[in-house]
Amino acid sequence: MTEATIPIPGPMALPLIGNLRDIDINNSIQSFEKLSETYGPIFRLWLGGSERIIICNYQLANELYTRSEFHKKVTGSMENLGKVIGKGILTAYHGDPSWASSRRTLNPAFTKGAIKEMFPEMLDIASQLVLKWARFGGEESIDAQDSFTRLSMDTIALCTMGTRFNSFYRHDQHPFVQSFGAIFAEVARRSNRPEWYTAMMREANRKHDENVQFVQQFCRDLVEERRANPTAKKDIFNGLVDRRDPVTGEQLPPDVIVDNMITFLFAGHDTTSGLLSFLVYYMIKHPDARAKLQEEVDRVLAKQRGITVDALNDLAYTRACLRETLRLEPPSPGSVLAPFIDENDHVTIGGGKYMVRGGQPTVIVFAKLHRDPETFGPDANEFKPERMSDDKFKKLPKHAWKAFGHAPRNCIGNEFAMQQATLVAALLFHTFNFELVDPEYTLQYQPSLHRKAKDLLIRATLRPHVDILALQRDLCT
Ligand code: HEM
Repeated sequence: MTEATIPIPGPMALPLIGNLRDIDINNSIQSFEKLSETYGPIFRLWLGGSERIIICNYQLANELYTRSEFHKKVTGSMENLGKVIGKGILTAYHGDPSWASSRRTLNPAFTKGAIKEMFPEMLDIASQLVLKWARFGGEESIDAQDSFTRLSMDTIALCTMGTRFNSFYRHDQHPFVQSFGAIFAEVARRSNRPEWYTAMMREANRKHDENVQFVQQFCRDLVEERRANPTAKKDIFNGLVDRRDPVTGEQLPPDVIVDNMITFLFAGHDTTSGLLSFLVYYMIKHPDARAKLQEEVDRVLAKQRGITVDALNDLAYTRACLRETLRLEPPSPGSVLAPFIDENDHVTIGGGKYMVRGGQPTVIVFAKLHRDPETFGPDANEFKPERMSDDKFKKLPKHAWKAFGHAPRNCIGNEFAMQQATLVAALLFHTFNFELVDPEYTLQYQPSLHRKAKDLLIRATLRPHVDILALQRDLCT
């Protein structure tokens, strides 16, 4: 430490286990949020064998996002993920030329124009959910997070893998989905415990390897099938299989294709399903906002004679509600950055107050960044979609809202997620009124690498203007 800096506060770390006892290993981000109440906007924790700095306000986050030494650091849960999907773009190390080539190759498949082409597939899966809930009737208790997970899994699988899991037609899960879920639950568990502890868990490790092999082989078979039966579809799967890097002229290698198929499912399904679950929750808790959203959706759908891809552009208030939900409940919980300088060197942050060593991970907690009263005002904790209108959203201070991450490692699926979420929100709020099964329920979170609602049980009642047979006809033609 140099003389000018001051120590970064934090709970005392114990030998071998560091700060393992200070956090819930199933929900570390929430633990970070709680610890910031004691230690303030910056504190340090020893986890998984290294010291991490946790950042919880706008001022410090903005500094890190702006400084040229700081880049995405793949460590902790991301590094463990990388052991499964290491050739996918999410877990690529900073400076990896394979990441740059993959992004150049894949970016065109994720533009707004390209995503519009996948509207029919998105509508197909969304209709399955809407019709299922319509047939249930208003008495059924629905686990919102579970339903939206089925929806987002099936949508991404159809658009990026060309396959159907048919999750709305089965009680259990497709074998791929079962293995997939088990892999990422194990990755989450491994992320905050020391490697020696994981190494001792032989049976869990054997099962994990078996699941990884199964999931990879499943994807390889799909690629072979698409290559044997090419289609002119403008979906992301064809982007993966066919597109060439505009600089090198090369197609993506087979293992890069497979790891990105798994990556898209991992990065896209819990995030989108989290967003939709949280949206429904906030709409139930805020009847004024819900009434405005329903008025907008009813008006636009009446004008466009149903749901079309162009109708989505006119849903400005719905978009604002989605952005405000992402502000308060960011499904992807944070950025991990580090100064890419010599490991024996250091930089200072916070006006020279705090020292960060070369390579030291700093975790920016979105849920705290997004609720900083300095940027969002004294009502930062309140749900107010008006502050996220198209106009106001553009004028937000730079780096104040990072729900889709930070360029160049920002979310490639941003347009995909927003188109899907807007479509689903429009269909749901046009068709149903929602209520909580337990009116006293307040948000709880599932143990997961992403932020997901726990025990969010809802009832969906058809709105008075909806006739179920007409709905069926409209959605199925
Ligand atoms: C509401 C939904 C979503 C949210 C909130 C979200 C959020 C994010 C965030 C914050 C990052 C940066 C992660 C980091 O810094 O390490 C990211 C990266 C990524 N996301 Fe998303 N995401 C969503 C949906 C999707 C979807 C639908 C897909 C794919 C179909 C997707 C694919 C990816 C990929 C591949 C990356 C890594 C990009 C790179 O490093 O080059 N995401 N996402």
